[in-house]
Amino acid sequence: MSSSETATTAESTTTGHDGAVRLEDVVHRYGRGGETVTAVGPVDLTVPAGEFLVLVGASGCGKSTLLRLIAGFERPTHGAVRVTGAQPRPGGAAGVVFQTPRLFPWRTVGGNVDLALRYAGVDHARWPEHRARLLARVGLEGTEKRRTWEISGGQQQRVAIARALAAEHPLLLLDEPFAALDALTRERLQEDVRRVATQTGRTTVFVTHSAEEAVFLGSRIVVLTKGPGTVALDLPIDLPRGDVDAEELRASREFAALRARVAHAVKTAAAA
Ligand SMILES: Nc1ncnc2c1ncn2[C@@H]1O[C@H](COP(=O)(O)OP(=O)(O)OP(=O)(O)O)[C@@H](O)[C@H]1O
Repeated sequence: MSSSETATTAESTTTGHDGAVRLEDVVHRYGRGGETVTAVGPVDLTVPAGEFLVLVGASGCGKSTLLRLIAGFERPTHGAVRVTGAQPRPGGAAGVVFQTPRLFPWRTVGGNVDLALRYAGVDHARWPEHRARLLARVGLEGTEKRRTWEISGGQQQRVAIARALAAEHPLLLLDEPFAALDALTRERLQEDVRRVATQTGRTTVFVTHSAEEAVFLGSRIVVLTKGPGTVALDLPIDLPRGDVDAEELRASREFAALRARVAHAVKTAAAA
C-alpha cells in the first residue's frame, strides 16, 4: 500500500459537477529521480453520473493506475482528478472491488457485510435489513452464517461486491474482479454486476483485459494505448440494458460486431 493510499484527509474543493468522475490532463508517474515510469497520460475523461465505463487495454497500459487515481489511492503527478466535484480520497465517494475478494476470514459472510455497514455509519439496528438486501442483490440469500472459506471463489467475490455496495457510494470501481474465476462463474457474475448497476443507477468504472466482458458490461468503453496509457478509442455501447436475456445478448450480431471492434482496437493500441 502506497503512502497516498493511506491518506485520510478529506478535501472538499469543489470545481463543479459536470460529471461523476472528471480527469483533466492527468499524467501519473511512479518513482522518483532517474527511475520513473510514466504509467498513464495525458488523459482527459468525463464520466457522467449513471454511466458504466469499462477501461480496456493490454497489460501494463495503466488501467489499474487510472482506477487507483479515481479511488484516491494515488494523486496524479500532473492534472486533476475530481469525483462528484471533489478530490477523491480512499473510502470517500467510491466502493472498490479488487481482483481478489480480500474478505476477513475470521468473520462470517454476514459479518463481512456488517463491517462495511459499520464503516458506512449505518445504524446498528438496521444492519440485518441492509445485510439481507445486499446479499440478496448479489444472489447470496441464506449464506450469512457461513464462513468465508466455506463458500466458493465466485461467492467470495459476490460478498466483496455486496460489501462495496454497502456504503451506497455514488461510484463503484472494479479492477478485474473476475480475472481469477472460471468462465461460467465469470459470466454469471457479469450478469449480476450488469443487473446491479442497472438497478442502482450507480456510476461504475470497470477494468478488464477482455473485449467480450467490456461489451457485455459497458454503456461506454475506453480502450487505452500501451503505456503510458492514453485514450485510443472512446466508444458508446448502445446495447439494450434493463431486463435482457444475457444469452441472447451475447449471441446477437450487434454484440459480435462490437466485440470484434473492441478486440481489434485493443490489439492495434497495444502494437502502436
Ligand atoms: N507501484 C508502482 N510502482 C512503480 N511502477 C508501477 C507501480 N504500479 C504500476 N506500475 C507501472 O505502471 C505501469 C501501469 O501499470 P498498471 O498496473 O496501471 O497497468 P494495467 O494496465 O492495470 O496492467 P495489468 O493489466 O497487467 O494489471 C506499468 O508499467 C507498471 O509496471
